[in-house]
Amino acid sequence: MASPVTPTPLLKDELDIVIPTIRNLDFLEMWRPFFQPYHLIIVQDGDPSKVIKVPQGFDYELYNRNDINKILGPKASCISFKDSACRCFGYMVSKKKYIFTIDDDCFVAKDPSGEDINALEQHIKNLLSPSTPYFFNTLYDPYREGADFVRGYPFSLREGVPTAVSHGLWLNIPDYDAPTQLVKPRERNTRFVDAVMTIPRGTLFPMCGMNLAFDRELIGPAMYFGLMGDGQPIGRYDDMWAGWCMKVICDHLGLGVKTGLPYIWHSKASNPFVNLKKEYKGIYWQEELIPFFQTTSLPKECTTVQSCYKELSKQVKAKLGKVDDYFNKLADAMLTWIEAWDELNPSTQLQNGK
Ligand SMILES: O=c1ccn([C@@H]2O[C@H](COP(=O)(O)OP(=O)(O)O[C@H]3O[C@@H](CO)[C@H](O)[C@H]3O)[C@@H](O)[C@H]2O)c(=O)[nH]1
Ligand SMILES: [Mn+2]
Repeated sequence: MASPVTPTPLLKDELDIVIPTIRNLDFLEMWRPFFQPYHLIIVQDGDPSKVIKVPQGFDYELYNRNDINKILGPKASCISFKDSACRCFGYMVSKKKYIFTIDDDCFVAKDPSGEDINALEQHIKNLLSPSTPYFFNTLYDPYREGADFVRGYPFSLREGVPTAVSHGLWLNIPDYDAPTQLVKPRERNTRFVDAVMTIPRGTLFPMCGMNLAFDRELIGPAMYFGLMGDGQPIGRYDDMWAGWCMKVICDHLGLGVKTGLPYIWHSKASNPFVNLKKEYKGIYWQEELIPFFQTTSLPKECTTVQSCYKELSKQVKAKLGKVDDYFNKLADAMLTWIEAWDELNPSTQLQNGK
């Protein structure tokens, strides 16, 4: 009797898993059944002389700060140090069409039936099916098994648009800001919501980087996680900045962003007092940043992600430079990022992100 053929994991040779880390990577043991077939890109932050142990049997490349400096030279200045923002270096050096990024304190969660959740498989499903940013489907993801477009949904919009980003969520430790963490230290997220939905066009959202996947060919150059951590006045806004820039560009290029399933189990609450020191400026700056992104418009001549991003950098400098000089530095770093991206990925000057 022939042994059952194990199905080839979806996108096995078209997806890299990017992990920012300052710790050992024992968490991979729990993910082994789901991650082992895929190539890992490990971005080691902090002291490059520290040896990061990677469990046996994983196919990976590891970059520390010395490697980043060697590969990018002076352009390495755009990659953050001592902040999880460093993960975006992994997006730049990858050669694959898709990226999944996960933190090293995120584990396999269980769904209400007690089954282990293959977060990577769900992200791939999200990315391979269209998004519906132009008209909200009240039964959520219409492309999902057992669902569809509801009555009154325009047939002219049912083809949907290509999905650029899949934003997953977290059981146990929720991704709260420091003030919320301080007032609710024991709060845990126990609510499993069985839904995936497209974030409507024109709507921003707080993108969390700990359980995130995206189509690198559609939107990769916009996934810059900014200047955070060492030497910078702000931290823990890396993923937020990337999410706002990305969403404005996705809306402009007609690409979709989804949020919801899959869940991971977030195990470690980072120190709220340390977090408060990192993020406090962001808490009041964002009251000006959000209106900036909500009112930003990109000219129709911007038909590639790179050209959109360069235009965005110009507007950041013109309109946010007066909020704080940091945004002048960030605008320059956005340009350096694109130059570095194009140097490492010469063939990705795509039209309309496609
Ligand atoms: O200096 C650092 C600190 C951490 N890392 C790696 O980044 C991720 C996240 O670290 P951690 O789980 O300790 O922090 P959280 O507060 O839970 O992270 C969430 O907050 C967001 C703000 O950055 C972030 O997007 C979320 O991930 C781990 O893999 C650490 O090893 C690092 O590289 N450098
Ligand atoms: Mn964490």
